[in-house]
Amino acid sequence: MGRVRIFCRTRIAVYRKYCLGRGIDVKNLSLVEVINGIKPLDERKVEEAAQHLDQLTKPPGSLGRLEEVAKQLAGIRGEVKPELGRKAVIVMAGDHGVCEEGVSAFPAEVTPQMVLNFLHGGAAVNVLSRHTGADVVCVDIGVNAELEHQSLYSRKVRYGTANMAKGPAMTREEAERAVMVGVELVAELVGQGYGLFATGEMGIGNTTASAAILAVLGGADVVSAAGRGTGIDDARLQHKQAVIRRALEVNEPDAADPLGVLAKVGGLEIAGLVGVILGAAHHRCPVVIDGFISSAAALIAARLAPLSTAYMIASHLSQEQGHARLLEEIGLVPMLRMDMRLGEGTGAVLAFPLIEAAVKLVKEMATFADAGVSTGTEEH
Ligand SMILES: O=C(O)c1ccc[n+]([C@@H]2O[C@H](COP(=O)([O-])O)[C@@H](O)[C@H]2O)c1
Ligand SMILES: Cc1cc2nc[nH]c2cc1C
Repeated sequence: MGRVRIFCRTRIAVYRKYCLGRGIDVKNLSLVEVINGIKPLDERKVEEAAQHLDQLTKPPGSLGRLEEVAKQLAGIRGEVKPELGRKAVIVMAGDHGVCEEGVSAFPAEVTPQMVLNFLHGGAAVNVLSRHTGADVVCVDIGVNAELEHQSLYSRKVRYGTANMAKGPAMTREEAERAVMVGVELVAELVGQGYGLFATGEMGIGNTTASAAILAVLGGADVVSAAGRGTGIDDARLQHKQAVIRRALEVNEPDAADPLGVLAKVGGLEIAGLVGVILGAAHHRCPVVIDGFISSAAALIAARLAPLSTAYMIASHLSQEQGHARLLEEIGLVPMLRMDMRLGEGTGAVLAFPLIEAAVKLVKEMATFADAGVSTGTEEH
């Protein structure tokens, strides 16, 4: 955790006293350091990038969202023409105790089976990552099975969550530990030259947890928050809604306490992604958000650290019901509409080439002056 420890000792001591005075668990301190280390975008560089874009040989604003992304990246990296570095999709895998309620179209065993598929390069996210030049970083943060592989990042916090319809999915301490797994992984990858991150996940049952998060933090009713996930029918969807209602009654999550919500009705892979997002923002790196589950993690990150939203790029609009509402809640607009609902980070890696294209345009386009093209502001 040395790398994220950015506060001087006196400031930590002052904060520790503040926490003790209010009965706040000081174990949170390192997460608090990460959160407090997230700074706003460099607005001067955003403005400089806007001015540069207006000098390029095109009508002002005509590259649309690509221009918005270029300005955002300038503000994130503090450079109008940034080098983004290596690209990684971090696929957090975890199991969900709530699967015993029958909320998914697939059995929980699919989670470890798909992890092996990721490690052997055969999943959709592997194909799309090869296609877009990204590396797949597969993390066992909470799979309910013994997994070993030389390419697997073994960071198991526990063997799956508990059934949230009967009690909390995990303890607050476990949730925080899982968040820190994501934070520390990003720090490690930044040290290896990675600078553009995508969120990915695998976890049978995790649309149930994500819908519960949306219901609590977004105030959405359960019927509009819960979708069909891997493809459940109408009867199972109604049952899933009832299970989510029960989980909310049993746990009484408090919207003012995002970490508590994560512990009570979240998931280990969702927590890991909260850490990936906060870690990326802390290191001033853009983080591309995938679908419904990744966006539930992004909403928690946004509530823990409002400044982190400036580092997020929403890749696509998932078909999962509730995704549009989740993105609205964070204030993000997705780049792509592909009718996808797979997860794994598949939509996010598809957005990588667009993000890189935005930087390339800023770096390589000729200005009106260079190319001798009329700006349209001269006398005709
Ligand atoms: O990312 C999405 O928008 C998305 C939407 C629906 C399903 N998924 C994936 O499907 C799994 C969860 O679905 P379920 O029905 O088991 O809750 C999990 O592994 C996710 O990666 C992902
Ligand atoms: C096969 C399969 C692959 C997945 N990838 C992400 N979620 C998934 C769910 C299933 C069922």
